[in-house]
Amino acid sequence: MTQLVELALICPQERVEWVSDALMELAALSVTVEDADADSPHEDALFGEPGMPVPRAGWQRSIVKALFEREAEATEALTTLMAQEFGADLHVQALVSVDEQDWVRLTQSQFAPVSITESFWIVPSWHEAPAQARTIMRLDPGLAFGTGTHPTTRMCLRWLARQGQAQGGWQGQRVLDYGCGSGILAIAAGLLGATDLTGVDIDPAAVTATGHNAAANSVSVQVGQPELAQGQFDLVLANILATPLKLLAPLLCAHLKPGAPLVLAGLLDRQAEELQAVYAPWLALEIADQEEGWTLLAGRR
Ligand SMILES: C[S@@+](CC[C@H](N)C(=O)[O-])C[C@H]1O[C@@H](n2cnc3c(N)ncnc32)[C@H](O)[C@@H]1O
Repeated sequence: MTQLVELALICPQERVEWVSDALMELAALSVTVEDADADSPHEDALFGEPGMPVPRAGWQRSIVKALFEREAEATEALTTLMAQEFGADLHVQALVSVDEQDWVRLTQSQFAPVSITESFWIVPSWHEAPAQARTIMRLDPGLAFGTGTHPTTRMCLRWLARQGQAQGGWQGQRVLDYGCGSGILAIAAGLLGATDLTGVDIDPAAVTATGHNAAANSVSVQVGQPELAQGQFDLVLANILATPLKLLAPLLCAHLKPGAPLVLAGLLDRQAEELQAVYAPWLALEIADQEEGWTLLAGRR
């Protein structure tokens, strides 16, 4: 097996981005950043809200690990970094030979099939579908939010599957996925029977991803910027964040046919009451599901 050289530096938060960029400039093949206090009482968990970046680029103390092809490159990079004015803030944790790994396989192994209901599964393309899966969405992690692993997405998918079962499927229904990300909700509605699907997002990367993912599942989704959504729908799903959901209230409600359900996610449990009040002029939103601090609201126009 090929050997590479790993340089591991303990680095304060304010230097992480600079040091990572510099290592890449100094011939590193890859750079990863980990919490230097992981698995200790000082572990510093960093979480971003869905669709938002994490609040900062590094932990209080990070380990920046760089892989080099040759030891000479690693030592040269180290010498260059130590010669900087902040060199004294960096501490070498290791400079060691490591076996080259199959990074693609390693990354892929971190994404397993996700069960939405007993029979509805999200399955990465490199995995076999589980035997009990009857409805299967093929989806690989990409640049856009929505792989089925986040509670907000999972709750929307569960709602779609359960509601579909209760009403005998989504056949003939016109569905709008507002803030579509990877397109996961629109595609799910399609796999569960709906044929008239629209997905909109302000992020061009999400629009591209939705197109790819829909095609990979042989589902036809009209996808584009928010202006693409025209007229009224039998179902509107929006998994965004509490603040945009508040601003979008008149627009989302105007897209509902009389009696059509609106499903909102991306809000924390403590934000549910405020959202219910904002939407009250149009419809009564009820708590439909809750998971890991996130609430799903649903109501009919
Ligand atoms: C949390 S992700 C949800 C993705 C996917 N629908 C899901 O359930 O996993 C929110 C998405 O909404 C998009 N978004 C944020 N604000 C928006 C707005 N005002 N109009 C349309 N899309 C928006 C973001 O770009 C992002 O792709």
